[in-house]
Amino acid sequence: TTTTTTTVTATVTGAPTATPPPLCIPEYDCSSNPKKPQAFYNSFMSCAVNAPELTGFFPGNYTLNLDLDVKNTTVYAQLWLGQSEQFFCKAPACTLTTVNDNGVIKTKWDCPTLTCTCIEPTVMCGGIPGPVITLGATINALKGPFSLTCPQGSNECDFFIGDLDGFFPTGLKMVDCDLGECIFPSEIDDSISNVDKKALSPGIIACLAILGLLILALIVVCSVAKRRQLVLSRTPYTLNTEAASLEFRNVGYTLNKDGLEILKGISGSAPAGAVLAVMGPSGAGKSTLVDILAGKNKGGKVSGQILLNGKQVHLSEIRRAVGYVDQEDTLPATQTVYEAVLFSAMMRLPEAMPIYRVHERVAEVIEMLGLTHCSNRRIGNVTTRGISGGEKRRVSIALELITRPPILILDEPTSGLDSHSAHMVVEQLCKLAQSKTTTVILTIHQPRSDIFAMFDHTLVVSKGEALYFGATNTAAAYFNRRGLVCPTNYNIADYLLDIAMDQELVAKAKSFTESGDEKVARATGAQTHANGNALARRGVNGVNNSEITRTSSEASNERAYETSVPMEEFESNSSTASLSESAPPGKKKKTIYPTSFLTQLRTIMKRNFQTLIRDRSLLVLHLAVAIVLGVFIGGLYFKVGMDLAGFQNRAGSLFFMMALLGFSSISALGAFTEVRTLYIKERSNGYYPPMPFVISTLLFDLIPLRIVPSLLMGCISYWMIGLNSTITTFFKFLLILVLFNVATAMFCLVIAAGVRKTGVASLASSIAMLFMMLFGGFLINSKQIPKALTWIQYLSMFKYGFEALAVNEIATSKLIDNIQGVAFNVPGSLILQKLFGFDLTGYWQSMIILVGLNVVMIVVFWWFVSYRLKERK
Ligand SMILES: Nc1ncnc2c1ncn2[C@@H]1O[C@H](COP(=O)(O)OP(=O)(O)OP(=O)(O)O)[C@@H](O)[C@H]1O
Repeated sequence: TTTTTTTVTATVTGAPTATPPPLCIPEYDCSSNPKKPQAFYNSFMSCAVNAPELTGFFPGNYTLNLDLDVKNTTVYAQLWLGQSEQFFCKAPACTLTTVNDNGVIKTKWDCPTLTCTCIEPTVMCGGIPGPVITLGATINALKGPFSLTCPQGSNECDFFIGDLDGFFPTGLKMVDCDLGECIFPSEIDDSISNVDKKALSPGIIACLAILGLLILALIVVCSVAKRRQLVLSRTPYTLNTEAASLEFRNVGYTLNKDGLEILKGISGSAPAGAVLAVMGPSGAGKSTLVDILAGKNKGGKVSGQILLNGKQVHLSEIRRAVGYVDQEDTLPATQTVYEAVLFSAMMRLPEAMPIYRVHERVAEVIEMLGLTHCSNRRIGNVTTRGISGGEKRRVSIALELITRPPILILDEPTSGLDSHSAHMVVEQLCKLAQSKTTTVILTIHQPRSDIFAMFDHTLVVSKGEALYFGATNTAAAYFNRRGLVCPTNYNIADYLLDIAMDQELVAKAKSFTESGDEKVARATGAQTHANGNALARRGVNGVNNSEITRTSSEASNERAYETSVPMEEFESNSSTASLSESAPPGKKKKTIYPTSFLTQLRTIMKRNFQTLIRDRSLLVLHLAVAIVLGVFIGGLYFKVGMDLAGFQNRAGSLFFMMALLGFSSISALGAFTEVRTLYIKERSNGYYPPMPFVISTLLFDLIPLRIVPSLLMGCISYWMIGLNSTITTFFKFLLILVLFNVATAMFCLVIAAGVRKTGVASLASSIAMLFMMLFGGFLINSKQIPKALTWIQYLSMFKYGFEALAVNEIATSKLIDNIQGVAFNVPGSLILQKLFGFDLTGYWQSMIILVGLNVVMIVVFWWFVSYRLKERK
């Protein structure tokens, strides 16, 4: 603006107050900024005129007063001789320039025209006392041009009138100039803020550039993802048709914290297409063993070897080959059984599989596990009753069965099931194994004898040690030989458990030395038993022996089975290879997901949307609270004025809105904690990587629960309170409200992802929120905070939110009040600076910081979800 170019050169000492008469009205403050003399609106100048040509004719002291009107680019002048004004002039349409005259910077006013009026009767205009000459006609006839040149750093200027160049060829010298401008301090602030508002600072330009780059990156990522989806959807696929064998040698597990040995060198194997049951009393170490076999992350020290199809491979390969059903059911409460299984299918079946085939497979698995009757029922949880515990167990199995993994490991698949359902589930698992597509390893507590008879192999674990590993049908004979005879009509499975629980019997069994013939008998018995079981199962299925086609892989699996070594030999074959992730055998395989990123994102978003709609309490509460409180705040602060109380209410209403939104963000903690366990389980089972989960979680938390409610509250209360009615101010207000609410929600999400304990997380976020509020600029003046604590305010999202809202609302308004006869006319900008300690440029600065904080917190949230939220058993 023109104001910046009016840097004048004279020392700023305020407007003249002696002769000639003062130009300042006393209650006005005069601008005096010696560092940067600047005319804002009207600058007044008073100089002595050094013109010997004039004093020769009209002796006396000349004073030239100039009014430099920056806004209208007009110069007004008065020439005084002693105490008497001689004439006055007006020079409109001037141009203001700064010139460099041999290194001296000069401010120059050039005015093309000039009109002057001589005041009669005066000395110069033919008045008293009788002059030698009169200049009245000449002065009245002046046309211009007119120019005024003031070098910087000097209190002298040159004054030149075109028509008088005959009289004063070098112009008139103005000396001892005083310069000042009489304005309200508020006008200075407004003027400054106007200048800053219009300028696009480098910071803003950089942010806009970053935003542009982000959008560009997003477009690139989306198109790459779309391409990948297309490629995957056209890739020919085959579902697994071959079971894999799993052999484990000397598996040990020791807790880190107290060195407790949970597993003591357990060995065994599950040949391809066989069913291995791990049995033992509670606390024997069954779950620990199957966790290790499934390649799960364990907190303690794992030792031993696992061979997949006879080969030592990296744990990541084992994880890929294994489908794992945990002991605890972690299921999406709001989904129906069908939807939950479909979710697993959509995530884990090949992208290229036609959707109708996916649905067929889902229906097939649901039927296989006897879930058809409840397939459209919601799963539920402790607060909302859904399907029964047994049904949940079967849904958990269905989620893994859907992919037909080469190896299926199940931890207590029959717990919570009645004997009929348990029989049915085990029978289905045996059928699966028999079809040679899946090897089944399961832990089981106390199977019924008919269920026990269906297992090919049994591993009995007692206090972390293998008591028996071999064919199921030779178990009774094995213990018979050790003098542990199963009573007649007694369930052998129960008897095995009785032995495993009684340490005397365990010692007795261990003291017996097995002969070489017996070892072979146990191994070969295992083979015949396997065949026998298969036959029994075929009888169940009604499938003819001849119908089973033996593939070459099956034959080789069987060979592997024949050469499987008995327990003692396994133990002597001890290996030093560690099963820990730090020194894994084989090469780590990158996790390859069968579906593309876009399909994963779409599937998770669909489930999140259904959850949001079905479990509406949180959504409804947020929206209702936003509307009700919006009306409440609007009513409480209805139509605030511009007086002192009005200003207090303005600031108060803004801060209260922020406090409400900030504290309502704590709900993000609970909401995320609920989905966290499900995410950890699904990620561990290879459903999807962290990124689609992060995106979907953020979208479904931030948009409906943070952005929409803050917009609602803002729209309602803004107009009711009667805040600044310009439309840009309103949208800027909404923008900050949304950014602030997103930032506080992100803060809570980061805490929820980083702190595992819900109690600690909610305490930490509440206290942090309170502190951020305290340092938000409303409860304590930011310039008055003790020095040692000033840094805290920069961590406060409340500070940035409130500063931006306050600057947006108050900077351009004026406090007008009258207290006991004392008139107040204080600009908002001054209140912001003095009352809150805020910068006038605070809006964009705070907005950019809020955007930056949000970006940082999103990255931290993603990092926590990717690297901290991992299954650790
Ligand atoms: N991280 C751990 N911290 C403390 N103890 C542990 C840990 N992991 C396993 N244990 C202990 O190891 C033993 C074996 O646990 P595990 O869960 O494997 O038993 P289990 O045979 O599966 O029992 P159940 O049939 O009751 O599930 C238990 O005594 C258990 O308390």
